[in-house]
Amino acid sequence: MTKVNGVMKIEEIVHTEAPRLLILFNQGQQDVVITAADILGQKHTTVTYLEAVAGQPDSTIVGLEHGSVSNPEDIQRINRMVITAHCIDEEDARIHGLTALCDHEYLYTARQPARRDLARFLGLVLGQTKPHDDLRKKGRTTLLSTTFPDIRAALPNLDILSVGADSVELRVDLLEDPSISRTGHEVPSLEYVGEQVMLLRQRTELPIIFTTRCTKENGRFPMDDPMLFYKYLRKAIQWGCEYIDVELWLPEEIRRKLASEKGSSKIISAWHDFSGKFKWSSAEAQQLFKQGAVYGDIVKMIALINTTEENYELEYFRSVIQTTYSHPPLSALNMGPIGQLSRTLNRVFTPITHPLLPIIAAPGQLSAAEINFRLHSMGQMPKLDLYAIGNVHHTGQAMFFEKCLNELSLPHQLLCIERTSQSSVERFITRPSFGGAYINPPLPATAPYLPKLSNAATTIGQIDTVVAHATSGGKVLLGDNVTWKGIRAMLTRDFVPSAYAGQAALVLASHESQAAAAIFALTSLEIGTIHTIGFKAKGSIAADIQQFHTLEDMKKVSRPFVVISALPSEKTFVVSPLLKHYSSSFKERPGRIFVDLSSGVRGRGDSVALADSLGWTAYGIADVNGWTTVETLRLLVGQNVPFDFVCLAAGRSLYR
Ligand SMILES: O=C1C[C@@](O)(C(=O)O)C[C@@H](O)[C@@H]1O
Repeated sequence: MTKVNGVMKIEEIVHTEAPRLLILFNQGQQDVVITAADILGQKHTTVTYLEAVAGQPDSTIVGLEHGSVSNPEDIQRINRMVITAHCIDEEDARIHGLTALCDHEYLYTARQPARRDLARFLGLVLGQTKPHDDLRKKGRTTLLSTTFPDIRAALPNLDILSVGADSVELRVDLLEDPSISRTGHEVPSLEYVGEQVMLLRQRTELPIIFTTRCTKENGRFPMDDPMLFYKYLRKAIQWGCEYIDVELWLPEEIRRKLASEKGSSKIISAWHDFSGKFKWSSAEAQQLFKQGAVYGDIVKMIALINTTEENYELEYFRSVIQTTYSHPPLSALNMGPIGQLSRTLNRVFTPITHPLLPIIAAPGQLSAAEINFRLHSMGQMPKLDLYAIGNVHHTGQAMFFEKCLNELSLPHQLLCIERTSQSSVERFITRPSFGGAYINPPLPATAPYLPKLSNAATTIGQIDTVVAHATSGGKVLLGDNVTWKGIRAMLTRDFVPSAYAGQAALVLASHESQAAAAIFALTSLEIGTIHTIGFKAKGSIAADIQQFHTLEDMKKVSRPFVVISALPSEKTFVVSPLLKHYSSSFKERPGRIFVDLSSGVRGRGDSVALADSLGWTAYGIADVNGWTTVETLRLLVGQNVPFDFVCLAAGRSLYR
C-alpha cells in the first residue's frame, strides 16, 4: 500500500464486483439461496418461473426451484451465472440435461454445515479468490497425492496429512465406487465422485486438483473413450475444483474445449512416460512442453528413468525452459528411486506423499519432510536462526512453530527472546545468522535498523515480522506485517471478498495503532465508510473514516456490515450494548460480522460469545492468531500449514 495525495492505496486490493447469480435449488431447499446471498452480502429473492428472473435487480441473488424450469434450454438465455445446487441427502433429484447447461453445480449435505464450503466455492467460481495467483508467487509448491479408494478414510487425518502441502490431488481414477463392481476398467460414477469432491472440500482449505489418470500413465481411467475424460473434467470445472489435470494425449479438440470452458479452474497439462527410454535432451522434450503450454496453466512432465545422469539432463532441460519461457511454469521430475533427486529439485507442484497414505501414487514419491531433509543435506536449504521475540511463550505460538519445524524436518532453529527494550531487538536482527523473526507486540515502523519495509508495515505503522531474503547481493531484511493478512483471511472465510465492498464498518479502539491492521485488512476488501469509536484515525489511514463522537452520531448510521473491536479486554464490555443495538435490525440485511481482537480473560465481558448468541458471525483473537500463524509460517519458512492444523496442534486455548 502506498499513499497518493494522502489517500491510502493498497496494492493487494481485491477488486470485486457484486455478482449476478441465479441459483436453482431442490424442492424445500431455498435456504441455500439465503446462505449464498448472506455470503455474498447481497439481497435475495425467490421466483416461481424462469421469465421472472429478468425483472430482478442485478444485485439481487435470485432463487428458482429446479422443477420450475420446464425447458432446460431456456437457462442459456439468462444473463446471469447459473448455479444448480443439490442437497445430496435427498433422493437424487439431479436433472442431468439441466445441470449440463448450468455454469456450475454445487453439492452439499445437510449433515455438515455448508457455509464455509459454499463461501469458498463462490469465491472461486466468481473469480474473487485466485489461489493459483498466490501459489505462483511461492518459491516452492507441493501437491499431496491422495490415493484413497474412498476419501472418507483420509478425512480424520487430513490436517496432519496436508502439513507442508499447497494443494491436494484427488486421484479420481483410484476411487472405488461401492455401487460398481470393479472387474475391469469401470470408472466411479459421477454421483460418487461429486460426493467425494464435496467431502474433501468441506474438510480442507487447500486447492483441489482433480485427476483422471489413464491406464498408460499409472492410473485406472480407460483410454478407449477420450470423451469420458471430458465428461469428468468438465464436471470438475462445474464443481469449482481449482485445478484439473488434463493429459496431453487427449485429442486436441477435447483439450481446447476444456480450456475454453475452464472458468476459474486452472489446467495442469500432464504427460508421463513409463517406457524408460525418454530423453530430456531430445527435441521431443521441448516439443512436449510447447504442446502442453498451449492450454496448460502449468505443464507437468514426468518420466521413468534408469540412470542418475538423466536427472542432470532434466535439470538442464528445466533451466532451458525457464530461461526461454516466462509462462507456464514447468513441473518436471523423474520417477523411480533414482529420480528422487529431481523430486527434490523440482519447485512447481512437486507431488508429495505421507506415511499415513495407503499407497504412494508413483514410484519414488517422497514426503514433504523427506524433501526438506534432502534439500538441506544438498545445501539447498540452509539452516536459519529464527527468532520469536516478545510475549511468545504467553501465546503458545513458539511451541507450535517448533512442532512445525520438526514435523516438516526443517533444519531451522527457533530462539525465543523475551524482549525488554527496542535495542535488544536490533541486537538479534543484526546477527549474521539471523534468518527471520516474528515479534509480539510489534515494533513501530520507524525502527532505524530496518530501512526496508513492506507497504503494509509502513501504512499500519507496525512490524510484526522480519523476513531475511537471501539475494545475490547478500541478505536483505524486510520489515513486514502479517496480522492484517491473518485478519483478511479470517474475514473471507465465511464471506466472499465482494461482500465487504462499499459496506459500512465500525471499529472500536482506544488508540488508532490497536486497530490499524484491521483497518488495513478492511480497506483491502474495498470496504465503504469506516466509522470509529474511541479514536480518530489521523495517521496514514485516511481514506473514508469518520469518527463517532456521540450516541446520536451512531444512530444516524444504519447497522454496519462488520464491527471490529480492538479495545483491550478490560474494556470490551463497552461492545455489548452496541451489539444488542444493531442486532435488532438484522432481519432483512445480510452481513453481521463481529471481531474481537482483545486477548485476555473472558467472562462477563465475553463479547464473542454474546455476538454469537445474537446471531453474528463472531471471531475472537484465537481465530486471528491462528490465521496470522498460517501467514507467518508462509512468510518465514515458505511452508503451508492448514489453519485447522494450527488449531489442532497449537490448542486454541493457548491463543486466548
Ligand atoms: O502426475 C502426478 C505425479 C505422480 O505421477 C508422481 O510421479 O508423483 C503422482 C500422480 O498422482 C500425479 O498425478
